[in-house]
Amino acid sequence: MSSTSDLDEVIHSIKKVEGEIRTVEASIQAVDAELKKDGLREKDVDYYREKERQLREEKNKLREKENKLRDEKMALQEKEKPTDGRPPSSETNADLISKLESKLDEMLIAVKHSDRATPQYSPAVLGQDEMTQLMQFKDFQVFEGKDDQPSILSIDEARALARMRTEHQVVAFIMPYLQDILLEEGNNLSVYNSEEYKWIETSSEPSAFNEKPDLLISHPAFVNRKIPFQCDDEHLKKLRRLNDQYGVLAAWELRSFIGLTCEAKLSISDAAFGDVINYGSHICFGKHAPPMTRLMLFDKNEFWLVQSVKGAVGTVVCSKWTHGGSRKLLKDFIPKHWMVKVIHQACEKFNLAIDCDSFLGSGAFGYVFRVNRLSDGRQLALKVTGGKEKNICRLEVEYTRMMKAHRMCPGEVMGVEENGFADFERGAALLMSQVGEHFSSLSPQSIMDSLKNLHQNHILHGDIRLENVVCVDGKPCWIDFADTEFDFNPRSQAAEREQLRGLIKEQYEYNAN
Ligand SMILES: Nc1ncnc2c1ncn2[C@@H]1O[C@H](COP(=O)(O)OP(=O)(O)OP(=O)(O)O)[C@@H](O)[C@H]1O
Repeated sequence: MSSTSDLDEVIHSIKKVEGEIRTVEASIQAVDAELKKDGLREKDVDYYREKERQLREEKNKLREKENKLRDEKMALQEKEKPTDGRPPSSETNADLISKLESKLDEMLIAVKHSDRATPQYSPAVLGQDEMTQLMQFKDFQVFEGKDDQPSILSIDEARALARMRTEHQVVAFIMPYLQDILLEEGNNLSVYNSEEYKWIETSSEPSAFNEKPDLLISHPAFVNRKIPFQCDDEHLKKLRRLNDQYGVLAAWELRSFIGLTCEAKLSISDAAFGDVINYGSHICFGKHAPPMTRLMLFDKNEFWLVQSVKGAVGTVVCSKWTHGGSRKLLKDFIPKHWMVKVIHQACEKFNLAIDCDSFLGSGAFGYVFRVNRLSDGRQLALKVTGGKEKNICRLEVEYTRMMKAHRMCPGEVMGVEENGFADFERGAALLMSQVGEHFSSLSPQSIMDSLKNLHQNHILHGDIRLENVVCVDGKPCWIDFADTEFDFNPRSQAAEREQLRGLIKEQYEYNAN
């Protein structure tokens, strides 16, 4: 390929990006116009604001991409000039183009995953800087120990830990002690080994940053199970127990409910601290991010309890494994999320069991899990909400509307179990009768026909999105009835059908009738 055609390519890419920027600008204007309309519901205002924020973020990313392309264009134009006797650059045009393409790919991924953080510095620099700050502001606390209280490890156990030769061995050694503390706490959390599995999401792929925390402490509902990774180390094989669990966070949107994210080292270093800081800043970044998360860094001698607030380190408390009171110190540090409590109470109330690999999906206010009813062994879907009073009220409204809609049109509407709603101190739960599969298993026309059936039965769904249809026994079944109406203007149905037609066209490139 000649460098002129390389230049043409770059110019073409610039034009394409300019077009994309114009499209995003038009979308921003459209969202602004929606926001100015009267009578918007609070939910709609929140939705449009978030949409506008995302679009502006996307526009900034595209501008960056445009600037990079312009730099490339200048570089190519420079190359075309006579070399006045100097040797030409050793980079071929193909090299340049492939570099450019991979840069573009990276940027596109960054745009697509704009709710992921990209760390700016190497973990060692980050760790060292943060440590200086912590020392200056006295936010690094050394736990003195309380002789009359239990420690995590006895002196003999600590000696055994000191004999570990690899990080894998340190992790395997410490797992049962942590699990024991969690059992004592009785909050259904477990410890999962995630040493060999990536679950921290970053903005660049592949990332130069550690994305595999060694341990995840979590409720099983938020975890997808993994099989134990292969190992040739005979000592490690002996340290492993049959009931050790391996797993990763089931979905990035569940990161608000992580118990602890843990990193193990043979000996704690600046770089190790930097890794932990990076985990915290990723977890606390973007949409669905919690403002705060808790992490643990440990080695053969001690453990650090790190509180990360909005991605920056708040405080660090450091303790020896053998210090009296270390057990309580760690136990008290594990957060008590409303979601864990509500799932636990819902399972007790409805006689349910919930294990790993059960997360089905989430929306603006609910999280849905596959559960097993112990009395009859049936699989059901449990939707859980909480945090705010208005979420609890919304779920109760959904329960009554879903029941009514199901009575009117059982073939198209997800069923709800009798007395299948319960509210608790910090949240509420709704028990649905079936677990559906993703809508992609359905034919697009069947989804359209199913909406028409709802309409013929005098139901206006109120939130038409493909994510609100699941596949049950090969047929469409609608969920999420919080905005459903039974008394409405007939034109609203036509509008819903039109909306669904548009979504089907976008998703399947199919004209539904
Ligand atoms: N019975 C079910 N079977 C299988 N998956 C389900 C079921 N109910 C819900 N889901 C999954 O959970 C996701 C969230 O559920 P739902 O739409 O009810 O939540 P929401 O918070 O009300 O969403 P919205 O943002 O529309 O208000 C769905 O998109 C779907 O993937």
